[in-house]
Amino acid sequence: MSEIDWASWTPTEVSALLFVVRGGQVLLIRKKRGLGAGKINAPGGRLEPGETPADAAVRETREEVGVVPSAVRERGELRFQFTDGYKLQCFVFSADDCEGEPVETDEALPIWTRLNAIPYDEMWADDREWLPLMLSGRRFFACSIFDGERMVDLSLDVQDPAEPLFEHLRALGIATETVSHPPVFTVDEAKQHRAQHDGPHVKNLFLRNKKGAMWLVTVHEDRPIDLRDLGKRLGAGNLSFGSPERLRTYLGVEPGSVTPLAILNDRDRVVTMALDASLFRDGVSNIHCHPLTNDRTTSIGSADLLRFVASTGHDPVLVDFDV
Ligand SMILES: COc1nc(N)nc2c1ncn2[C@H]1C[C@H](O)[C@@H](COP(=O)(O)OP(=O)(O)OP(=O)(O)O)O1
Repeated sequence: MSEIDWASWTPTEVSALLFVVRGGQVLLIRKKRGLGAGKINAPGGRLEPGETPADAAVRETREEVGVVPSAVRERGELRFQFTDGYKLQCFVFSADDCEGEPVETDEALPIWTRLNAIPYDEMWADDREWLPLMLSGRRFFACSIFDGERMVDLSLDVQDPAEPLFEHLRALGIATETVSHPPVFTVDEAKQHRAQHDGPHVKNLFLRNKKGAMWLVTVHEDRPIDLRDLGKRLGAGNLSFGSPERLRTYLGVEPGSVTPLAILNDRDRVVTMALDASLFRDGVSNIHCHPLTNDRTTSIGSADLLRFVASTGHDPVLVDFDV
């Protein structure tokens, strides 16, 4: 069974799962019937004749918990081979938002779950392998073998969005050090998984004003930020947070993974970079930030960070918040 040729594998049925991820939470369900009844999963199910996986993901979410997902994107593919011969292919989607409030139905009980409290013990065993990767912005392809509810094998192929970044840094001769940790979505969570203490860690905001101008703002993680004051300092007017879709389009990262290093992805130079001047004062040698995914932290020299930013064609604004 572990000799399966996954390249020529054809499924008995095709299905879809959809994770609405909004405001640091993900919409999960306690499944009441069907395959995996009793487990926690995302809304989803098998395709109806003529349906695409994306159509099925949206329909199942509406049927199971009564909400209509928006900004739906495909994130990965799962293949399940069961030892009784059943083969299920599953396309995994995420959505940035949904219309309506989730309601309990005959099929499922909706559960908004904090991203750092996903109950993997109550889910299918494959989920803990790929879901954290999806939430940190990586595309995945997982093939697993199940004997009933027991997972007996899993192979996982993952794309690393940070690879072009590390390649760029290497080409500049910039040495960095990176440590891995569980995905973190807030400064407090990041502090719990901290391994590097030789310099400031940063927090990053992706902001826009009413005219659509955009800023990537990087400050010391402990600096309180007042958007009204920041708007005045930057001459930007009223600032608000850029949407997840805008963040992906212009900086190529997921919410929670914003970093000064994402400026590399702003190839058209439409985002203005603003940096906390205190990060570049004498005595600060290293800065710590995510390498485009929030399951790692990279240490980079502060002078190297400025050199990196310059290499992307950006001219950052240094903001002295202490005056
Ligand atoms: C085996 O491991 C699995 N892991 C995960 N994460 N998800 C799984 C696994 N096996 C099945 N699923 C998911 C994939 C599909 O979205 C659903 C299938 O559920 P169901 O059998 O209930 O499909 P429906 O079409 O909704 O069926 P009914 O309309 O008859 O309820 O499970």
